[in-house]
Amino acid sequence: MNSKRNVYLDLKSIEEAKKILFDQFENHVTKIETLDVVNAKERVLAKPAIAAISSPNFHAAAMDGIAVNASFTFGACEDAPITLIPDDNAFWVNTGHAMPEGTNAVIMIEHLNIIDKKNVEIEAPVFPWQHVRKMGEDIVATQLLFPRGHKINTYSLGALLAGGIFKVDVYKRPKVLIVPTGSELKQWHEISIDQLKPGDVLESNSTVLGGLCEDHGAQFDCHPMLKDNLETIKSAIKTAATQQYDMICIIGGSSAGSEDFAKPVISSLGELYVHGVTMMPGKPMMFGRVSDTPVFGIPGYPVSAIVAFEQFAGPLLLNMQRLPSKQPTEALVSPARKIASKLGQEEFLRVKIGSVDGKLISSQLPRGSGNITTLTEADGIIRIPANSEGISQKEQVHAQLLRPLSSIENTIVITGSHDNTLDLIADQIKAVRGDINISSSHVGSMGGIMAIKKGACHMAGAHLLDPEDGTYNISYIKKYLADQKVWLINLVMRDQGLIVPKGNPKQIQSIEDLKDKSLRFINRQPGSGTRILLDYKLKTLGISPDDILGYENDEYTHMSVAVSVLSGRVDAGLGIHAAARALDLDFVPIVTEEYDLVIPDRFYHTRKVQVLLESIQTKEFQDRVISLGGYDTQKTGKVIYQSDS
Ligand SMILES: Nc1nc2c(c(=O)[nH]1)N[C@H]1C(S)=C(S)[C@@H](COP(=O)(O)OP(=O)(O)OC[C@H]3O[C@@H](n4cnc5c(N)ncnc54)[C@H](O)[C@@H]3O)O[C@H]1N2
Ligand code: MOO
Repeated sequence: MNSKRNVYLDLKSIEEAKKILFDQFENHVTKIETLDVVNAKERVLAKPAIAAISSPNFHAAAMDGIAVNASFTFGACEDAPITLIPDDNAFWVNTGHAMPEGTNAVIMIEHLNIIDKKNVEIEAPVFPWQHVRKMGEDIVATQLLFPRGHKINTYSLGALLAGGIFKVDVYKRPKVLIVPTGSELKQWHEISIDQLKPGDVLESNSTVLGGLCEDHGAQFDCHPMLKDNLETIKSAIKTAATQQYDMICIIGGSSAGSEDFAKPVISSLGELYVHGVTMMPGKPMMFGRVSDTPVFGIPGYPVSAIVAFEQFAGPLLLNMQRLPSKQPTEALVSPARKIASKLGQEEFLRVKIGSVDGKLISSQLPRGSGNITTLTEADGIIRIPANSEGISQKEQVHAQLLRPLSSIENTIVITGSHDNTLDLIADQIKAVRGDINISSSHVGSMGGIMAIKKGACHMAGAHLLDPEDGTYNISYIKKYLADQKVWLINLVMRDQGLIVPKGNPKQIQSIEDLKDKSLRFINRQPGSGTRILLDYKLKTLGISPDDILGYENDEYTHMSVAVSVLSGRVDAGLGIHAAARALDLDFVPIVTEEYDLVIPDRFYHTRKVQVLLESIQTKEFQDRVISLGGYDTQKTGKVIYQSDS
C-alpha cells in the first residue's frame, strides 16, 4: 500500500452537483463542421436549415390522367358531355409530371370516356387545382426547415434533400477518452475463460460507457487498461488532457480504498469540484477539470458506472451539442411490496414491471451495484428521493421505463417458486411469438399463491406439499384462493435432494446426516416449497431445526443454494437436481415432487397464456427440460386440478 486513503470531502445532492458541473462547463460546445446531408443522420444542426428550393418546384400532376384548364370543363354533365382533344385543349400526364402550360386541373384516367385516340369525353366538371400539387405545397424556398439544435433524424434527411439542402453545418461529435483502471481487470480478447483466477475481473465498463457515449451523440476512444498506480494514471490523464478530447472518464478507483487514485490524479493535475454525490448507486463519483478538459471519476461497479454516467457525463455531452437532456418515459406503478430506502441518498431502484388486470405492478430487483443483471432484468427505475425512507405498498410512484409499455403489457408475469425450466419457457416462447415476454420473480411458492390472491401476477410456480395426503398445491389453493377460479397445470416433476460438493467429500447420504453439527447447511426462505419439504422431513424424522447448523441462514433460489455449496461456504443445501447439475455438483435424491403453475381463470384463457401452455407441450421444450437432468415431463401441461368457485 503506497497511498493514503481517500475520504469524501463534502457529499453533494444530484441537483447541487449538476449545478456545479454546468456552471463550470456550460460553455463547452464542440466546434462546427460541414457535412453532406446524407452523412448527417443523428447530428445536431449548428445553423438553421433554410430551404434553397420549393418542393414541388413546379405545379405537378398528382394523379395519372389528363390535364385541363378547369374552366373548360364547366357545364359538363351526363346529358351534355364535353369532348377533350389531347394535345389541343387537354394533355395526357402521369403522376409527378409538370402541369402543361395553361392547365390547372387533372382528371383521373378512370373518370374519362375514351372515345378514340383523338376524342375523350367527360361527364362532370372539375374544379381548379383538382389533383394538382401546387408549387411550394410542401416546402417553400427560404422557409425555415429546422432551427439550429435540431437533431437530424431519418425523416429530416428527406426534407433537407427535398428542400435543396445538400450540406449542413452541425456540431462536431464530442470525443471522449475512457480510461479503465484496476490491476484486477482482464480484457476479454486477451484471456480465455479457463485462465481466469480468483480476483481477476473481466473488463466490461469501457464497452458499456463507450456505447453510452454513442447514445449521447459522442465518439469515444478507449485507453489501454491501467494498473492501480498513481503515477501511471496521472501521466496518462496529463497527456490526454493536452489532446483533442472533450471529456475524459476514468473508470474505477473512485472510492475510499488505498488503491483508489481518481481523486488524487484529478486534484494534483487540475481542480476537483465534486467528490461524492448523495445517490445510490454511484455515490463516489467525482469530476473536475484538467487543463480545460472535464474529467470524471466514474465508480467501478458496473451499475454505479452507468448511473453516474447517465446523470452527469451524458447530459454534459448532450449540452456540448446543444441538445437538451433526455426525458425518460414514465409510468405510474404500484409496488408489490413495501420498499425501504436509506434516508439521505437518492436511490435508483431497479424494478420489474408487470401489467396485471390493467394495473402496473413493480417488484424490486436486488440492489447490488456490482450486478449488471439488476439493470438488464429491469423494466424500469424508481427514483426514491433522498428525504424519503421508502415507499409503502399503498402508494403509486413514477417509474422511468426501460422498455416500451406495449412490451411490458405483453409480458406474462410469473411469481412464486423458482425453477430452472422457467428460463427455458422464456426462451421457448420466443420461438413461436416474438412479442410475448416472460418475467419471473422468485418469492417462494407461498409468495406466489399470495401474489395470485393480490392480483399481482398472471401465474405462480408452486410445489407445496400437503403432508397429510402427499398431494401438491391443491389443499393450498382450496385454503388461500377459495374466492377465485384457478387452474393447476403441471409444469414438471423434479427431483429434490441434497446438493453437495463434487465427490461428496463429507459422504452425506440423507437428511439425518445433517444432524452432525460439523456440517454446514444452507436453508431456503420461509414460505418456499423446499423449506416446507425440509420442515416436513425433519418432523417425520424427529429432528429439531436447532440440531442443524445453518438452518436459520437462507437463500432465495435453487441456484443460489448451489452457488453457496460450490463456493465452499456450506456443505449441503436442499434443492433441485438441475441446479446441482448446472454447477457440476453432486446430488443425493430425497423426493420426486410436483412443480405446477397456478393460473387464475381470467388469465388462463388469454392468448399469451395459451401460447405458453402450448409451448410447454412441445417435444422441443420437453427434450430441453429432460437434458437439464432431474426432471420428468410425463405430466407436463396436464390439468392437475381446476377449482370451481
Ligand atoms: N470504505 C468504502 N468502500 C467503498 C465505498 C465507501 O464509501 N467506503 N464506496 C463503495 C461504493 S458505493 C462504490 S460504487 C464502489 C466504487 O468503487 P471504485 O470506484 O473505487 O471502483 P473499484 O474499487 O476500482 O472497483 C469496484 C468494483 O468494480 C469492478 N470494476 C472496476 N472497473 C471495472 C471495469 N472497467 N469493468 C468491470 N468491472 C470493473 C472492480 O473490479 C470492483 O469489483 O466502492 C465501494 N467501496
Ligand atoms: O455508489 Mo455505490 O454505487 O452505492 O455501490
